[in-house]
Amino acid sequence: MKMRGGGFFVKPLLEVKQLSKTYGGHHVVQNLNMQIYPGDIYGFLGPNGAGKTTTIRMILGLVRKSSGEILFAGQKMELLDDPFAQIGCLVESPGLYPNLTGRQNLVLFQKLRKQRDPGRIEELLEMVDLQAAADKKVKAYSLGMKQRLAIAIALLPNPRLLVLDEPTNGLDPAGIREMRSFLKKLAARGMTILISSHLLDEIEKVATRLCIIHEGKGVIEAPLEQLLEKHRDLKIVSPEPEAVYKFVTGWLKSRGHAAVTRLVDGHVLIESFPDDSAVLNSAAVQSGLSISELRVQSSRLEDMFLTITEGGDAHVGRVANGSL
Ligand SMILES: Nc1ncnc2c1ncn2[C@@H]1O[C@H](COP(=O)(O)OP(=O)(O)OP(=O)(O)O)[C@@H](O)[C@H]1O
Repeated sequence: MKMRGGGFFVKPLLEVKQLSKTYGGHHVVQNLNMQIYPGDIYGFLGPNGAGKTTTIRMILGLVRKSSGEILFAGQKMELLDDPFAQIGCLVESPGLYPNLTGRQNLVLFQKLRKQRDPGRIEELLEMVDLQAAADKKVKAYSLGMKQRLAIAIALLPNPRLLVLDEPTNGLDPAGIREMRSFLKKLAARGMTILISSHLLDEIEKVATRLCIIHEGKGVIEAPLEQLLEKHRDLKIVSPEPEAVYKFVTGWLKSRGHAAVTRLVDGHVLIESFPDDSAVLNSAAVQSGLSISELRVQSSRLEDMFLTITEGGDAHVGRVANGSL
């Protein structure tokens, strides 16, 4: 549970506890924990083969878990009456009818759910930005449009959670941008979204919370803002870098910080800067130092992820201990 602004506790909409999957003695997912809160765009990140699809399939009940628990709104997933009414998903390439239009596809899938609600279809077409193309045959759609139509179909029963497994795979940069803005729009309307990807960059731009999985194990699970905050370096450019370096080291120490400060290419870099850069700036200027630029850089999250995806196991251990 976590505290929200007003001081009340919010329970996760989806909670994965110590989830494991073994195939023939091989641990594909091991003791994984995830907490997805209402309104989150939850980024589930990991390199190819890390265990993302297996985890998602276990969440959806498409693959039997070896052990652990999956709770949806506090209830065991296996006890839910109609999981696909609560959780919309796009897990494989969508099974659309290419010779029907987008609207006709939606009508058909609505009928399969024994429903008839033309208003809902219009609402969904608008939500996924397909109004203008609604009467075009699906075979003329771009991959991104097909993905969005498949998402509209998944949203037909008005689920509380939308699960997307690598939805941008195969999309061109414009398609990726469209998908991103579409996900933000959905989240703004109150949808909770779980999205998997092997690209940090893609997730970093939309996610509110992040889980990184590597070789089946959860390496990190936290709000994105908290991770970025933790990995924010401060770069200080000055005509007198040695003097600034000396000042900064003393200033950090006097304020009780153990941050690492380095002189790199003629500027000063403070790793995981733990304080207020404006306060540091004014203290330096008051000490008679000249500062020409102070810039916060949050590239270490990317460094960390790249190290993980490139197989830097030592680094993974460091992340797991929360000491990044
Ligand atoms: N049915 C299965 N039988 C045996 N091994 C499997 C099975 N399904 C998946 N695996 C193995 O589990 C590991 C994780 O696969 P998974 O597809 O979950 O990873 P992923 O993170 O989704 O990667 P990708 O993005 O490449 O799909 C891989 O080593 C894969 O070979």
